[in-house]
Amino acid sequence: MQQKSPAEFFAENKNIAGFDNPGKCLYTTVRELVENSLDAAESSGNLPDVEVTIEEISQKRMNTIRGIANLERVDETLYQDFETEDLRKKRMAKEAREQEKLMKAAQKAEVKRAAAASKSTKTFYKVTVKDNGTGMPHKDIPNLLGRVLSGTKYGLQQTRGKFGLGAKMALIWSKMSTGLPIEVWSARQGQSFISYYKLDIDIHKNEPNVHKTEEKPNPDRWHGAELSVTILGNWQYYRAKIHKYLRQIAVITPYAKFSFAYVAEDEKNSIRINFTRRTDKMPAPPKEVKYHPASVDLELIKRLIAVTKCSTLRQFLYKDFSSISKDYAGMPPHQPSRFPMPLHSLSQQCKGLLHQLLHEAKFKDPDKDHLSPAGEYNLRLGILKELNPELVATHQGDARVLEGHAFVVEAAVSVGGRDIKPGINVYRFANRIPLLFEGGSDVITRTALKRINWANYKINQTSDKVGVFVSIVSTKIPYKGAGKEYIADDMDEMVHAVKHALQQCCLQLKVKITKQQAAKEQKLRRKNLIKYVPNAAAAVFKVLQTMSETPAVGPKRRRMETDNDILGPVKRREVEEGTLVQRLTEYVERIDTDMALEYQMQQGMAEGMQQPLFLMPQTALHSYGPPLQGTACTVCLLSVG
Ligand SMILES: Nc1ncnc2c1ncn2[C@@H]1O[C@H](COP(=O)(O)OP(=O)(O)OP(=O)(O)O)[C@@H](O)[C@H]1O
Repeated sequence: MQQKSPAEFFAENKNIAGFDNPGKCLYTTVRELVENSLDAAESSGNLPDVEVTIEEISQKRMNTIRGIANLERVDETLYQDFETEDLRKKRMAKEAREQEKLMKAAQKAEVKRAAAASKSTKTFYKVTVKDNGTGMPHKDIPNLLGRVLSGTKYGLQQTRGKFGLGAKMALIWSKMSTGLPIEVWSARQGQSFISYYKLDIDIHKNEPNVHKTEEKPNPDRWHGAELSVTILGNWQYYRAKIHKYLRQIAVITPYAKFSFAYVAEDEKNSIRINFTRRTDKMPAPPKEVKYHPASVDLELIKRLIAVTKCSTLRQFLYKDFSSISKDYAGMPPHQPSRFPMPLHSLSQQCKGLLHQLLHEAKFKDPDKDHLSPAGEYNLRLGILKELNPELVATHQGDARVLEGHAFVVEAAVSVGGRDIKPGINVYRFANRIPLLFEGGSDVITRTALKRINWANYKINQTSDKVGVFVSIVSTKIPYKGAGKEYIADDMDEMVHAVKHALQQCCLQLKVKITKQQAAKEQKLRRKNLIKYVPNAAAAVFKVLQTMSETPAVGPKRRRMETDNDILGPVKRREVEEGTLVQRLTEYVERIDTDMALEYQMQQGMAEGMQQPLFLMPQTALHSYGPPLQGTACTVCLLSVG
């Protein structure tokens, strides 16, 4: 018989945690470290300030770092990347043929060439993420970062991290691909020193292996953490994903500041991007809660009974669970004699019965006060900041419950904007983490593409640039897999919540789009009318002129001359063709202004129409005139009585 440690299991099945191939490993490492930084900063109430650096390290430099001699190849044919003269010629010819195509898709071509180049030489990356969060206690650092399935986020609380795995997976991958240890600098708030650790993980024993530790001076009282790990990666293939991830995390956390730097060996390939902070308004932090009866399984009940300080079943039920009142906890279930005192002497059968009862009895739903959604304000701000759309609508749904865990769905739908393709563009977030993979199986994507009839809301799902943003927060996100990549589409409650939130956004948009279309049509009508004014004026004037020059015959014509009195001025040349053009234009514009005003009034006075209006006289003495003139109205203060 053999036994495996958790570290060994995850090292062998690293794809479970999102570490599929070198490129994805680079992406997931950045993601795990950034999410730890955000959790740490938010939990201490600091507006997050996160610096991400990816430094490219060539195979040659890596060999020097690892102290491996850079060997000269004596026989090239023994190497995988060896190319015979024939093969080289064929490749060159093919590349020439593709050159034209490549020119068109410049970016793709660069990726292809770079990928081809990187086939022969591996590229390594030093990923460093620094934050201004809580830091970690000096003595806990080895266990937190060097022991798989250890962490501080196992409680029942909404956090980005959950499994106690992410940072360790980065360390396992660095151990597997480069053999280099992780370096950590960390300081708690007010700590006089900075903890420094260089450590790796003993995969077989699932234990930290500390190479070096030090307490360095901290004169500036810096607090936070900086983690640096060197891994094999593939920037060319995954740079777009990393950029997309950072952009989306900036959307959902507009109160955070992200600085990103890619330091290439060749300086001209280096990149620096800053995602600035747009608001100081951080959502209230999530709170830890007690278990809801519907969320516990038999094993959890046994564990809770083993650690509870309560001595009776009644106390245990109302103190250690949410949604069970003192009175309710005292109600006799089936036969009270089956639940003897004290609590710790409950038999296995009684525990089984208790489990059954907790799932069968009616309890009120958990509330949502402990959750921390991004908030419609932050969501809207993030979208405006990153996409600058023409229209955006947001909605936050009521709390719903899934297997005893409350969850809240927030959604936003935008139309138009920069850097967004025509069609439905789905942006998914879970506990404020962007989800970029497995979109096809995800509840959000499937709902947006299959369950919303966009045409009902005057949105064209193929030609309009539609942004669909859905953010789900919960104490337990039903991810599929430890890689936290998607939420399955098989839970009705979740499907309904997502659909409802999107529909609410669409309804808001429909009103805006209808008004926008009406305004557009009106503008077009005015344009057309103005276009025909000269011709119409010329034609009418010609008729009037002819009429004015011929003698008045018949009662109708005589009435015209007396009632309208138009032919006289035409005859006396007081009214010319130009006069008609001017009057007709004025008329079209006046009608247009009247309609525009009506439109603005319906819109609730758009910004351009607003004028400050003071109803308090500015002096101590009341004065009642002159009237205040606005574009849309005149206000006059009157003395009454
Ligand atoms: N930047 C940081 N600042 C403070 N503490 C940190 C930081 N990074 C990691 N930690 C601590 O290390 C623990 C382990 O982190 P790790 O990424 O392995 O797992 P996790 O974040 O708890 O869960 P998950 O695997 O779901 O991401 C965290 O629970 C946290 O306590």
